[in-house]
Amino acid sequence: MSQFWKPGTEKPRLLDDEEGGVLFFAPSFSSSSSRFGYSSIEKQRQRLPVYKYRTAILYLVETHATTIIVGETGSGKTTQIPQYLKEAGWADGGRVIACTQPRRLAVQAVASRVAEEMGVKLGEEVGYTIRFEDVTNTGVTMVKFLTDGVLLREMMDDPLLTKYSVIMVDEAHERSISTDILLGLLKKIQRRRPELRLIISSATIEAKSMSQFFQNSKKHRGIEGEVVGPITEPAILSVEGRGFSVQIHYVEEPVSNYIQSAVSTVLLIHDQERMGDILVFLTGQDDIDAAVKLLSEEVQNRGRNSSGLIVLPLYSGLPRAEQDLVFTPTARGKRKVVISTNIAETSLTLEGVVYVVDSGFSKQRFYNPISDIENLVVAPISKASARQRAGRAGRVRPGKCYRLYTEEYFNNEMSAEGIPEIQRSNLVSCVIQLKALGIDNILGFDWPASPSPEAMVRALEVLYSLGVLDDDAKLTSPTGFQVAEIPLDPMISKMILSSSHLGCTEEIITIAAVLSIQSIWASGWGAQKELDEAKLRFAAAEGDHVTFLNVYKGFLQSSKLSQWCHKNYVNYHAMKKVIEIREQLRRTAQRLGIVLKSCETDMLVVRKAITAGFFANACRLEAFSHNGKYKTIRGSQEVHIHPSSVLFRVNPKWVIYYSLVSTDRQYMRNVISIEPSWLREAAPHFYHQQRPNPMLH
Ligand SMILES: Nc1ncnc2c1ncn2[C@@H]1O[C@H](COP(=O)(O)OP(=O)(O)OP(=O)(O)O)[C@@H](O)[C@H]1O
Repeated sequence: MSQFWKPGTEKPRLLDDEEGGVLFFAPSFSSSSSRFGYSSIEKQRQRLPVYKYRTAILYLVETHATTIIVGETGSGKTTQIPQYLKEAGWADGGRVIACTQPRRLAVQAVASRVAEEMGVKLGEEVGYTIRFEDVTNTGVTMVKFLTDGVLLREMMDDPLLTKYSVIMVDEAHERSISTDILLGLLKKIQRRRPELRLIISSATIEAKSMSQFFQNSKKHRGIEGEVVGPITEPAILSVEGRGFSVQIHYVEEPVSNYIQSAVSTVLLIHDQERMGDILVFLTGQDDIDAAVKLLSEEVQNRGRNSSGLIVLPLYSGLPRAEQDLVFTPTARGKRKVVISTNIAETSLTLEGVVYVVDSGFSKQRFYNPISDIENLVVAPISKASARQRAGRAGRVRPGKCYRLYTEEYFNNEMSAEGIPEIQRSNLVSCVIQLKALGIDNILGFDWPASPSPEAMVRALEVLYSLGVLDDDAKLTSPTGFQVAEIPLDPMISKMILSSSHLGCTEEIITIAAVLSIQSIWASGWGAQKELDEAKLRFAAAEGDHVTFLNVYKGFLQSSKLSQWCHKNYVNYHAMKKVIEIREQLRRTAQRLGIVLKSCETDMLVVRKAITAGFFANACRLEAFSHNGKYKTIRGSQEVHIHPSSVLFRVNPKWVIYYSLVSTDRQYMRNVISIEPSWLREAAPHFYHQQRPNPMLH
């Protein structure tokens, strides 16, 4: 049984819970840790479902090399298990307990929570490391939270991860590329380090297949061939119970516009439900900016009635300070509405959240190794994701989740789990990482889910052409090692390295920072004409990358004012993030000994540096094409310049794009014009020697 409502029309009728009845677990506390002292936190900890399993968990970890723990969202896996391990002595003698997360935001939030629960300063006994940020203290930190990507990077210096006694791979159901590589490597490390313990945890993981993956681990033998060390067969533990009930509501009819429906649902909740914050899941920056604007307008139109709403966006392209706002306690009489991408989907506890609105979509990467094209597309989420999203409510009090899809759709059409990222991505970054870790036989690597051999071969080809791999498919020196050292997409890393030779590093790191966020334009404001006019003020004939440099210059000249951004339809938050990322890239470049130089106004070298990294994305305008039809040089795929590009309708003959989006057509986003001769200069193997490309002549 379930609950139905039509967004924007009537009050949701309460029926029953989606997953077999309304679920309750000792819901007698709702105190906030910030308002109560240490003993209160201790009591909260003991009320979590996982507490009853403390002894069992410690026993299984002691006796088994791998323990798989499945437990409802909010049952206490992430915050409690590392503490139990520490209390049991797993961090004694200078050893460290690691807990990985797929997302940076979760790493920071969970580490601060655990530090608070343990009554210690963050960065001392409890710390965290994410890309570009290390808040740990060597020799002092006992419990460390980190992204799985960072743990992989640590393996470059310490291949057996010797300082860790236990590694907990949390939210393993997400199956990001880094998680999959990590699982494969940890399985290898286990054979060399019988004393290492692994915990694989999630609310929605398929425990049996994960167990099968770790089953193959060889038994450890003593000198006389006797079996020694822990049991190599993985243990599976199911933690029963959850924090508080979460009532699930479905729409009666499929919705046609999920942004509009999400906004109506928020207003409906605000009008009809008791106080409590709302967390809305949409897909990306554009959607979120549009929803924030729509909601703010509705609030204004309604006058006093909705004046208690505080609307906050949440996505990775927001600066840190803005992201942190979602964690601040909501003032009395106010209601916070956080509109987020799936960065808030796992591990996070936003204390005030009582209501979740789930659009049923997220942005996902899809790669076709035959055409060599990777798209970021808005696609339906899986049941596992839907459960994680619902699980952001019901953490400190009962909650409700409003799904903007029908129950029938959830039951019969939604896939149980998503496709692992490794099977739907371009593998260039993955291959270089494995190479840097000394894994030469990549095709023979023990993957939890095998990537396609075509995608592997494509990635090897690109890396070879980037000059990162040599004829024996080993990392070249110094280029290959330097590219592997920079924690970015290898194409961006190569662009930065080339800019050093071309004398335009300052400009290229600005471009790299802008490319790493979704958009610097205020495109969600619904004022397309004004935005287009504003763009013209910065537009460079060379293309979007040079236009970004003009915007960045303008922002600096305005003394980084938000009013300037507003006037010019530039997203102020995004620009602050660009400054943040740029600073990180500067530090990385300096660490690698790259001289930071500016080419001032010489944009030719800037375009050449971009070509050196992104030559694989070159396209040529079809002869006599009146509708701007391009063909990719590699796969002869038909593509068009995206209307958001300053080169839309300009249609230079030769271009390079940064990414593709697929709607009614394949659109190139962030495009720069180039000369074809630069392609042969930058990548002779790719375009010339290996297979002469008639399109280049
Ligand atoms: N910042 C916080 N403020 C208040 N309570 C918190 C906070 N973080 C965690 N909690 C409490 O601890 C509980 C357990 O959180 P934890 O993240 O350990 O659960 P989990 O089982 O790992 O959940 P998930 O699978 O969703 O990550 C939450 O349900 C909540 O009651």
